[in-house]
Amino acid sequence: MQPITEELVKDTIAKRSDDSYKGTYGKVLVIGGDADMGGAAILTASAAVYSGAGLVTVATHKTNHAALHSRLPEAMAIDSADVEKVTEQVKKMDVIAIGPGLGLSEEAFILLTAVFSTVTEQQQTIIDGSAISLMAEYDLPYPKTQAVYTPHLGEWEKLSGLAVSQQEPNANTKIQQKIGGTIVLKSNRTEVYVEDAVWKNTVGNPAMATGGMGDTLAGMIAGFTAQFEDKERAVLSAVFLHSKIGDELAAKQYVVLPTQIIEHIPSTMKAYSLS
Ligand SMILES: NC(=O)C1=CN([C@@H]2O[C@H](COP(=O)(O)OP(=O)(O)OC[C@H]3O[C@@H](n4cnc5c(N)ncnc54)[C@H](O)[C@@H]3O)[C@@H](O)[C@H]2O)[C@@H](O)CC1
Ligand SMILES: Nc1ncnc2c1ncn2[C@@H]1O[C@H](COP(=O)(O)OP(=O)(O)O)[C@@H](O)[C@H]1O
Ligand SMILES: [Mg+2]
Repeated sequence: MQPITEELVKDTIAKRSDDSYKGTYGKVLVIGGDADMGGAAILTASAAVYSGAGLVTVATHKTNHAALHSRLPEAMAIDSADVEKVTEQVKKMDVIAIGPGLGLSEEAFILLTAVFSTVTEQQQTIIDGSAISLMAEYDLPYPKTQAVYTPHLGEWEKLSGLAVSQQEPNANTKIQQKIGGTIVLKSNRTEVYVEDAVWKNTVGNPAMATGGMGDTLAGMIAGFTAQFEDKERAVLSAVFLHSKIGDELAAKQYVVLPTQIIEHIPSTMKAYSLS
């Protein structure tokens, strides 16, 4: 297992080219937020915008649209109940992040299956939260896409069939080889399983144990993979910086909120792009 280093992150966050524009930095679609958990989708979308994704659209329950627009005017919104419209949007995207606050309803399941049959090998699909729980519950086939799964230990138990006590690197690697893609196994020391390696996060702290912290990481991964060429390094850098910001805030705070992590993404990325 190799540590995710600051050097790797610095090499990943490149200086932006002068003649770039929003199209250079990728189009992201966040799909999530049912009538009760709109906040999750807002956090994911905010993290993607603050990470520098060029254009961010959110497919969420209608009831969340006003809150999304008032908190994050940079994002566009579509109604997640309109499955055809969502799949039309999916076709135009570089990155899809599905699952935060999506819930486990039949509507959510129908939307997830429609999205999974639309995404392609050219797209990055971040699969988080309820999307992982739905996959496990309905034994869904793995989507044909560049998948990044972001389970916490409880969601990994559902998806992998490994009880938390059985989740050690060899067993996890075997399941990664079966599923394919990247597995970001979140815990106090998150591990990232890719085809030929296992990476370990060396930063992060318990002040970050707050609801919405994983939704925020999913948005950072979406924003980073949308704009940085090397997708593996993009995922690793998002994992590292999410926790690094958490550590910097926790030096002076007992609890760190997801919205505070989001606020600090642009300045932290700047610092890593210069050094
Ligand atoms: N503001 C919001 O709208 C929020 C919405 N959320 C959404 O709520 C949905 C359900 O996610 P949950 O994670 O709450 O619920 P889940 O029911 O999917 O997972 C929680 C279960 O996993 C177990 N578990 C084992 N190890 C764990 C670990 N290291 N961390 C967390 N749980 C562990 C817990 O004991 C519990 O039984 C997701 O779609 C998520 O995105 C949450 O992110 C919280 C905030
Ligand atoms: N004790 C801890 N130390 C370090 N990081 C933590 C700790 N507790 C939680 N985190 C981080 O917070 C995030 C929690 O993700 P998740 O459980 O999916 O949250 P949510 O679904 O509520 O957004 C993960 O990135 C995890 O690594
Ligand atoms: Mg989560």
